[in-house]
This record gives sequence, C-alpha cells and structure tokens, in this order.
Amino acid sequence: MQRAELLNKVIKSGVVSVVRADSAQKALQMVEAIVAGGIKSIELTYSVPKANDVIAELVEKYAGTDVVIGAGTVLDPTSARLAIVAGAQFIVSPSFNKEVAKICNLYQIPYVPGVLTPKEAQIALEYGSELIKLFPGDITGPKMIKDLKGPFPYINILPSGGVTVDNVADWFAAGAVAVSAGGGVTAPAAKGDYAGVTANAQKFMAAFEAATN
Ligand SMILES: O=C(O)C(=O)C[C@H](O)[C@H](O)COP(=O)(O)O
Repeated sequence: MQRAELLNKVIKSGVVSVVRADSAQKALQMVEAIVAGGIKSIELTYSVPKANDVIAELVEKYAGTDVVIGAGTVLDPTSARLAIVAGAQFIVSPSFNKEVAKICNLYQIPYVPGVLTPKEAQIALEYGSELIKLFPGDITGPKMIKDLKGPFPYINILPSGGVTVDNVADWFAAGAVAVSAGGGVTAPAAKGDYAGVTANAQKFMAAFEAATN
C-alpha cells in the first residue's frame, strides 16, 4: 500500500491506540480488545517482548481490514527496518531520529516522530514527516497545536501523552488531525480486565465521533 494511503488510514481512524505489555500474549489480547471496541489504528511498541513477531502476526490477522498496524517506540534505524520487514504500516518514535526518517522514506512508510518544540517540528518536516506526534502532549496542552500552526499551517499533528476521553474534544478543537492514547485505553488490562479495554476503546471512538461531526 502506498505511503499516502497508509497515512490517510491512520488519520481517518481518529484514534491511535498505543500498546505496551510485558508479554507478547498480553499484547495480542490487548489488541483484540481494542479492535473489538472500534479503534482501527494500533501502535505496537518496541517495549513489548518479541515485538517483531507480534507485529507480523497482527499484520497477517488484520490484512484486508480497516485496521492499520504500526510500530511504536522505534528509537533506531535497525528497529525501524525490522518493523518494516515485519509488515509495520507506520513507524512512531518518542523523539525525531533522522536515520529512522531516512529508512521510512526509503521504504515509503509514514514516519510519525515525537516533537515538542518548533525546532523539532521543523526538522521533522524537513525530513518528510507528514504526521507529527506532539509528545508529551500533556506538557504543552492543546494550545500548542494552534501555536505550531502559525508558522507551519500545513502541519498534521497527533497529540500523545495524557490524552483522555475527557480531553479528546479539546485536542480536535485545537486542530489535531487524530489523537494517540496509551493508558487511557489499555489501563484495565493490567488487572486482566480486557472488557474494560474494549469499553474504553468504545468511549474514545464515541468522543472522536462527537468531536468531529
Ligand atoms: O514511546 C512512544 O513512541 C510512544 O508512543 C509514547 C506513547 O505515545 C505514550 O506513552 C502514551 O502516553 P499515555 O496515553 O499517557 O499512556
């Protein structure tokens, strides 16, 4: 699939769910619960053991559906290349890394780097990122999107860190093209409550629909 198409799928999905777990099995269970709740973009982080295998399994499982599987916490170009070989459809990192950007450009996979300042945003744009993760978004709050859109009116921003069902509307009102949520969706999994994960995913999707319709 072309890079533009992949990026479009992520943006259209509205909510990216960040998956962290201490075993591959738990990560797979979490993803099943998230997708059951209607979220279609999954960011499987490299803090999950055997992350490559989990990504490959998820890509195969959801092939031909609306679900997009990306790799998160990609800190270095080797991990980026491994994730792409495993089938990752987008790459996310907590900060910008130019070698990761080059690998993603080479293989035409969207790179969504974390940025917190105008300088970092400019570098990410220079290296071709078409979707930028504002991270940690709870440090800046939604107003940062408006501030960045002054000098960079065309920037597409995905806030991450501290995004909750209660503040989703604020982020979209400030100009976010989609939001990213970790614990806000997956926290109940720590107690084995996967139905709670599904319920949170449903709440996030309802908040997204309400904020954008
Ligand atoms: O390491 C990365 O690349 C990440 O993706 C970081 C995550 O976006 C945040 O950890 C999510 O934060 P919470 O929604 O507050 O749980």
